[in-house]
Amino acid sequence: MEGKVAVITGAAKGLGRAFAEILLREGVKVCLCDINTENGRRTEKMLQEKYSNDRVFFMKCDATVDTELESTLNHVIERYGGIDILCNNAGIINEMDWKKTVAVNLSAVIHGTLLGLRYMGKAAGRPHGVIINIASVPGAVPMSYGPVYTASKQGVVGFTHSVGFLSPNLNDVCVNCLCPTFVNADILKCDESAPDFVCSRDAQLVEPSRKMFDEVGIMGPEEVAESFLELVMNESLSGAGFLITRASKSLLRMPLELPELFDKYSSL
Ligand SMILES: NC(=O)C1=CN([C@@H]2O[C@H](COP(=O)(O)OP(=O)(O)OC[C@H]3O[C@@H](n4cnc5c(N)ncnc54)[C@H](O)[C@@H]3O)[C@@H](O)[C@H]2O)C=CC1
Ligand SMILES: CCCCC/C=C\C=C\C(=O)C/C=C\C/C=C\CCCC(=O)O
Repeated sequence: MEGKVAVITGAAKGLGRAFAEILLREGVKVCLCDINTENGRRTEKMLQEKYSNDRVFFMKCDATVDTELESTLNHVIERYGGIDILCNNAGIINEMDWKKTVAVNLSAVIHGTLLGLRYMGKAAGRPHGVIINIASVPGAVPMSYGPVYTASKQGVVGFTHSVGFLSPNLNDVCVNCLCPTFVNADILKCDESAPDFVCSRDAQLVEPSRKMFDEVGIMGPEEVAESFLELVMNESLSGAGFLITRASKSLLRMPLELPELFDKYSSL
């Protein structure tokens, strides 16, 4: 991993910051992208003090703005010579502004992946590349208090499974996704005063789910980061999704209800 270059969207805090930190620990150079400059600069300072100024930097980037994402990747290539790891992590839960939720959680992930396939691996004259898209458990099961969030994450899982089948042969880039259960991050607050963290306000739907926190448990971002690192280092898997719970990590096969069909056609 020493000397590799990574770009992580939504890296100013939460899971994205934990992914950045574990890669830095392994000797990777990291570009932290986020829409939030204040948090981004704070995280940049903290990580530069720990790992050195030239191995990590922040770039303000709204992942939903096509030109910003593309110019960010170009900037990283100019600065570090290429990109080896791309994590499309930025995500929100906002059931009211559903178009924004789809834009951040799904469209930006699709665009990021397509750019990654162009700027990484064979297409860019680079060695093997890795793209990790961050989905969630609702990528595989319905989440009643967040139908739009669920749709966006199922889109990420379906897109990743599809694009990841061919990408290793075509581009020498593996594309996989992670589906963690609850992680201790601001997104869980569902705080009405923070417009981007709004889930369904229907108490009948939300309250039972709060009880689920106790049953399912809430992981620390650094626990998920360990699984993230494993997947980054795995050069044989592509088009896969990993379900990550506190107790275990398992491969998520799609389409869930048609495993035989999946086996028959997955090599096409
Ligand atoms: N926290 C949880 O329980 C779980 C979170 N996830 C997913 O993990 C990913 C990271 O979320 P968390 O760290 O939990 O949330 P978080 O709210 O702590 O961090 C999300 C980051 O994304 C940034 N962001 C939002 N919109 C952006 C945009 N348009 N462009 C660039 N950056 C943007 C925010 O400024 C923030 O820094 C999301 O995709 C989320 O859906 C998945 C499973 C569970
Ligand atoms: C009660 C308020 C919940 C707020 C949740 C906010 C964000 C959640 C983000 C996630 O990505 C959720 C991650 C895992 C969900 C785990 C299980 C879902 C089961 C669906 C259900 O029965 O509701």
